[in-house]
Amino acid sequence: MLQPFTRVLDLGTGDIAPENRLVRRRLSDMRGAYAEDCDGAQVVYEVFNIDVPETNSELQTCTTRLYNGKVGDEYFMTKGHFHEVRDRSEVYLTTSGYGRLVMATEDGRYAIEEMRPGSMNYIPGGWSHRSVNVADEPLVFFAAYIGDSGHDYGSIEERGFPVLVVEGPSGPEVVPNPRYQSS
Ligand SMILES: O=P(O)(O)OC[C@H]1O[C@](O)(CO)[C@@H](O)[C@@H]1O
Ligand SMILES: [Fe+2]
Repeated sequence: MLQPFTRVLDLGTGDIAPENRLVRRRLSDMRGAYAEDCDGAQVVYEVFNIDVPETNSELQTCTTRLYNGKVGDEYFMTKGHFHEVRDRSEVYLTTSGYGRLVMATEDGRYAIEEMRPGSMNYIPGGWSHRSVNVADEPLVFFAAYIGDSGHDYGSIEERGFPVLVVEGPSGPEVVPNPRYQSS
């Protein structure tokens, strides 16, 4: 049994104190995610994880700081994944910034939800998820998901998402992804 504990989240930056595990993804880690080639050391996003055992009796929690920027007309976004255990759900609470949460099922249905300070997005089991920063400031959100969920990135790397969020003449637009491979 774990000992109860408390961490303190900076709602503006996403930093968690005292300690946490950091995952940092750079443009060079995002190759293939965008229609245009991307490379280089620029940081796209950082995930601060609170480590607990990866079992179905614990909740994994983390914050994500997704920087603002674009590759071509596509906004900075997370890689996106299904949970390895497909029926595992997740919740997001946005604490700063503005974005879109893109979700999709394996049979090609998709849903887009808004992310803004205070929004709580529920990601049901079976839906892949990717966050997109549509503003000119970092998007910061807290996430909680079932401990044994795991991350399946391969399906998204192979097939993509059915839709993309791109910058249009009057702001963010959702467009079909020409590279999406339906099953
Ligand atoms: O795992 P990805 O797709 O790189 O993106 C990180 C996302 O995954 C999670 O860590 C857990 O699902 C989210 O909190 C975070 O936004
Ligand atoms: Fe997830």
